[in-house]
Formats: sequence, C-alpha cells, structure tokens
Amino acid sequence: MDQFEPLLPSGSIGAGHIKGPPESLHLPWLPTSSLKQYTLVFPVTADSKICLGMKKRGFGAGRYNGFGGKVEPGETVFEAAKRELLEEANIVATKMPQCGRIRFAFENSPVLMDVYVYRVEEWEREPEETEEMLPKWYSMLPSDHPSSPSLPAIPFDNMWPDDDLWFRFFLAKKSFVGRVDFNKPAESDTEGKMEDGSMRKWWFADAPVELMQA
Ligand SMILES: Nc1nc2c([nH]c(=O)n2[C@H]2C[C@H](O)[C@@H](COP(=O)(O)OP(=O)(O)OP(=O)(O)O)O2)c(=O)[nH]1
Repeated sequence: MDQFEPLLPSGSIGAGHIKGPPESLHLPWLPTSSLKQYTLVFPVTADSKICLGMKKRGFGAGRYNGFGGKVEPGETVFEAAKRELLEEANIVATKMPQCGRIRFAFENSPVLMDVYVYRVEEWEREPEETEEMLPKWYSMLPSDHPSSPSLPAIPFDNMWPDDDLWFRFFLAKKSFVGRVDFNKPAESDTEGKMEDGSMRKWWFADAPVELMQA
C-alpha cells in the first residue's frame, strides 16, 4: 500500500491483497533513486486464449512474457505499448485497455521500473515471430473447464516468478497494482543476471484502473 499511496486515493485499494513472504513484512522496500516507465502488453481473445512471447534476447531472455519495453522520450505510455507490440509481435492494437501497474526494484539497481500493463482485446494482423519474441498461444482457463481452448496452460514455470501472483487478477479481469523487490542473484550464479535474483518482498491488490494512470 505504501508504494501506491501517492498514486491512489485512500480507500481505492480492493480487498484482494497479496503480500509476502512472511519474513519480509517488516523489511523496508529497496531504496531507488529514479523511476523508469515500461509497458507490458498481453493479447487476449474472447474465447479465452492469450498470446505470450518467448523473449529471445536481452532482459528476461528465455522466459515467456507479454510484449513491451521502455517508454522512449516524446511518446506516451500508450504509444510505447502500441509500438512495442508492433515491433515485437508484428500486430497493430486497435483496442487496448490498461489493466495494471506494477513496480519492480532490484537490489543493486537504483532504478524503480514502473510497468504499465495492458490487455489487447482487438488488433490487426496475427502475431508473428520477430527478432525479439517468439509468440505462442495458451489457454486462460483450467484444462478441465468445459470452454477451455485446446491449448497448453499458461507456462508459469517458464515466466517471471511473480507472474502467477498477479495473473489471478488479470485472468479475473480485475485491474491491479503491485510491487516486487528482487534480491541480487546468488553468488553461485556465475552469469549474475539481475533478473535471476529471488523475490524478496511483494505486494499486490486490485484497484480501479482510472486511478492508477497518474
Ligand atoms: N511479466 C513480467 N514482466 C516483467 C517483469 N519484470 C520486467 O521488467 N518485466 C517486463 C517489463 C518490460 O515489458 C520488459 C523489460 O523491458 P525490456 O528490457 O525488454 O525493454 P526494451 O525492449 O525497451 O529493451 P531493449 O529493446 O533496450 O532490449 O520486461 C516481471 O516480473 N514480470
């Protein structure tokens, strides 16, 4: 809550709080000295399919994720989300409501990543492989659900570790805010990639999207 107090009027946070782990609750959030805007975009269909991309290079490579990246100078967050979707999946969003906002901090990094999450409900063309992403379709419903498309389940084991915490809001069509702090990677991790650190502390809740756009 403390992270979003400046963004959300009091009383606007919903009942669906998730926080942890228990031993982190007394820890302060990691200190950061700058905020950088990012986008994260998930194409979804009315018949419960979701398109994820295997990131082929750079930050988060080897994981399935939505499409997105940094907001460049001179563009709005929405324009950046549209541009990244076109660059990474080769589709043009025509209906793309925002559905979340998540902040990520990493031990040893001064930057607080401020990630705006969108669901793309209508678009032109079909997702295609690009230099950055390999798109693949998944079912948003449990496999035993009568309306589940015959597609694999969302591959949480091969995604960022926090995703299965906040996807419950996304899949329930509830907008959400949250924050995750990551520890630095273990010394034994010879590559020492920032994104391989374990989750140190997190907080998520549902909140109205109109109030999180500041
Ligand atoms: N699902 C999920 N996405 C995350 C997490 N952390 C995190 O940074 N992301 C997303 C936000 C952005 O969409 C993406 C990071 O942006 P990026 O480094 O690919 O940005 P970019 O494409 O502009 O970078 P580049 O062209 O310079 O390589 O990863 C997370 O924990 N879960």
